[in-house]
Amino acid sequence: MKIAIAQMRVLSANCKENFETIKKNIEHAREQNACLIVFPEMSLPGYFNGDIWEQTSFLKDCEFYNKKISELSKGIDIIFGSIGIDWKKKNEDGRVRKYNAVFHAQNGKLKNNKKAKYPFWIKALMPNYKEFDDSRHFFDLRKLALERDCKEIDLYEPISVKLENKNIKVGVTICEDGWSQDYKFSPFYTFSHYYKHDFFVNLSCSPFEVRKQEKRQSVFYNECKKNNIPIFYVNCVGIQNVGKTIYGFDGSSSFYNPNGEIINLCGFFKEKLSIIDYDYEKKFINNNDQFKRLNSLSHAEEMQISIEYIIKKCLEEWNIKRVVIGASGGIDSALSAVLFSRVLGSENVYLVNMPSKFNSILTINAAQKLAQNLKCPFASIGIEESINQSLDQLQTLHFEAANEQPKITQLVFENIQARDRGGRILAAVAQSLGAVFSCNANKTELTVGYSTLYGDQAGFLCPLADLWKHDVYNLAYFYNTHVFKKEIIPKESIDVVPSAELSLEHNVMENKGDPIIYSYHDYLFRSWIEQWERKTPEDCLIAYVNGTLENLIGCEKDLVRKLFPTAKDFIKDLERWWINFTGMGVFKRMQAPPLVAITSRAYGFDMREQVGRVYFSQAYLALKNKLLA
Ligand SMILES: Nc1ncnc2c1ncn2[C@@H]1O[C@H](COP(=O)(O)OP(=O)(O)OC[C@H]2O[C@@H]([n+]3cccc(C(=O)O)c3)[C@H](O)[C@@H]2O)[C@@H](O)[C@H]1O
Ligand SMILES: Nc1ncnc2c1ncn2[C@@H]1O[C@H](COP(=O)(O)OP(=O)(O)OP(=O)(O)O)[C@@H](O)[C@H]1O
Ligand SMILES: NC(=O)CC[C@H](N)C(=O)O
Repeated sequence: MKIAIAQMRVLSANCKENFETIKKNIEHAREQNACLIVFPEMSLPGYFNGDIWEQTSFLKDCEFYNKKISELSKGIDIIFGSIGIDWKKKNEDGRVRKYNAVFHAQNGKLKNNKKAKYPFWIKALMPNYKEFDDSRHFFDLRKLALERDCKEIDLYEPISVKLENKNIKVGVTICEDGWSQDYKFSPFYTFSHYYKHDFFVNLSCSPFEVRKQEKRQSVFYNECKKNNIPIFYVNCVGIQNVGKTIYGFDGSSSFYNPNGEIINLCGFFKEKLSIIDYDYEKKFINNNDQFKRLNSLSHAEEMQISIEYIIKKCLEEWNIKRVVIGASGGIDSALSAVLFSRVLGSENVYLVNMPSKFNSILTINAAQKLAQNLKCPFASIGIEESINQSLDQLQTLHFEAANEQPKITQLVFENIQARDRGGRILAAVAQSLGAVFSCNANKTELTVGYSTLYGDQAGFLCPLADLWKHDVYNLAYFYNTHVFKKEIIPKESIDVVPSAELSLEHNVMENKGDPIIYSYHDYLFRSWIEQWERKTPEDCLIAYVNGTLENLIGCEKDLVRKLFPTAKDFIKDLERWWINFTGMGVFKRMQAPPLVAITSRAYGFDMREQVGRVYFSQAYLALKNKLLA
């Protein structure tokens, strides 16, 4: 039995182009005598479509193309993910009833799911954590069972695919249906124990995150083993965004065999149509040596492949062909220049160094060396004159009918420099070149708002926003040693103390740099964000008292006592950054550019935040008072 697995690139809210991709895949599968082709979840309409799901005209387009796909099913059965609409019923928001659904087309028509009395199969479990928002838009199988006063299984039957006069029974699940550990209802368990199936499909639209593939494999392998059923897991590739947060979809479509084999069918971040010769009696793929097991990738490799892929697709979809980067000689802008050069070609990445009297010759030279190594166009524009002019104007500024003169403190002057570079120079250079400019903020800086609003925090995209500072270093090292195999990112940028170079307090020649101690704060901040049970100052202070903080946050042993001789020092630092993180940090993140997401918790829509809510719990305050007394 030849089965085609279509790991296609799905565009969000673009039925027409997705239909064309689906059509091409069907034609190729038919040419290769496949009797069945399986597409990913929501392969026609896209998945992260925001509130476009509320537009009737879009829904009508989906129905139109669902029908057009069904017409392509002469001689080949098609299983595809799309939106199922019941115009006579309502969702709980009062809008028209929509299901995240799977369609089966045979002999030119959509087949009926006789149990549900719909021409589609319905997703049972709705992910509503992190970036997902399924029940905002879709009615699910569990709700439908409640409405019809029956059980979920009463609304389900296997799909029947005809093969040489035999009916092959295909089980249907949709993405989250496989991730049922924390739900009361397990679609795989219930469906496979009630009906005899030849195999299951899981149609997914599952975003990438570092180490996600390991999680997926353990989830689907467990379902396959526990219920003794082979599973074809079919995921899409491409990018889709939930507003500010941009996700990559890595595909990694695989076959799970109850004997314990996991066979990668279509690769990692690759568009691919694979034709499988499946022996449904032996529950096995013949000649599977053409499908290689995915070698397990290192953390840095996963980051490199995913970030480059996401940036590439963003630039393609947004029709951006040139990027301008403020090259400071520091590590963040250097890594950013490498990423954009790899994607766009270095001749399209313009590096601009903008020195003031606070910039060292070391970093100025490093910026130039980076441009030479990468072969990027390079220019230098000094900002000394313009910032001094701003300073003069502000120092002599007089507001009529006001008693107070503005105070131009060191902090104000630091921000004037950053805004001069970003808002005045980079924005204009970018526009004059028909380009955009990048924001090189990393996750550590974004966490505590260590960047200037409308200055270095401006730009069209934050490619490094989901990388802690230590990830930035690791990835830079990985590029030099494993990708380029020579020093492209200058050693000086790696070795120099990370510094804003906006005042004498940031003099790198005297080893003065950022107030953030990355070897500690990276891990402290990460515990506030990425741990599933998110940590707060209360957890951190308790762990500090117990001597287990390094363990809790995962930083180097004995670091805390070395950095903070007394409890007072520790608390002062903890509160400083917590206030920044939950105060100004949020306000700045709201205004930061869209970002590339690659971890289990990225800023933007994945982590929903409120402006103006700095809070310390009662238990924290009580423990703090006890320690300081
Ligand atoms: N709720 C609110 N609604 C509207 N506006 C609000 C606001 N809260 C603050 N603001 C405004 O925002 C201003 C403060 O934000 P902002 O201007 O960004 O300045 P601010 O956060 O005070 O300072 C930026 C910090 O980042 C550092 N930095 C800057 C640039 C580059 C680097 C680097 O690592 O290379 C580091 C710099 O040394 C400084 O310590 C306030 O003065 C106020 O005008
Ligand atoms: N002298 C400069 N010339 C050009 N761009 C600059 C300069 N100083 C700062 N920038 C821009 O502002 C951004 C923020 O500066 P920041 O110091 O955080 O980053 P970095 O210099 O790349 O790395 P590091 O933080 O390790 O020093 C830089 O990435 C760069 O785009
Ligand atoms: N589309 C979905 O249902 C995605 C949810 C799922 N847990 C995943 O990330 O793979």
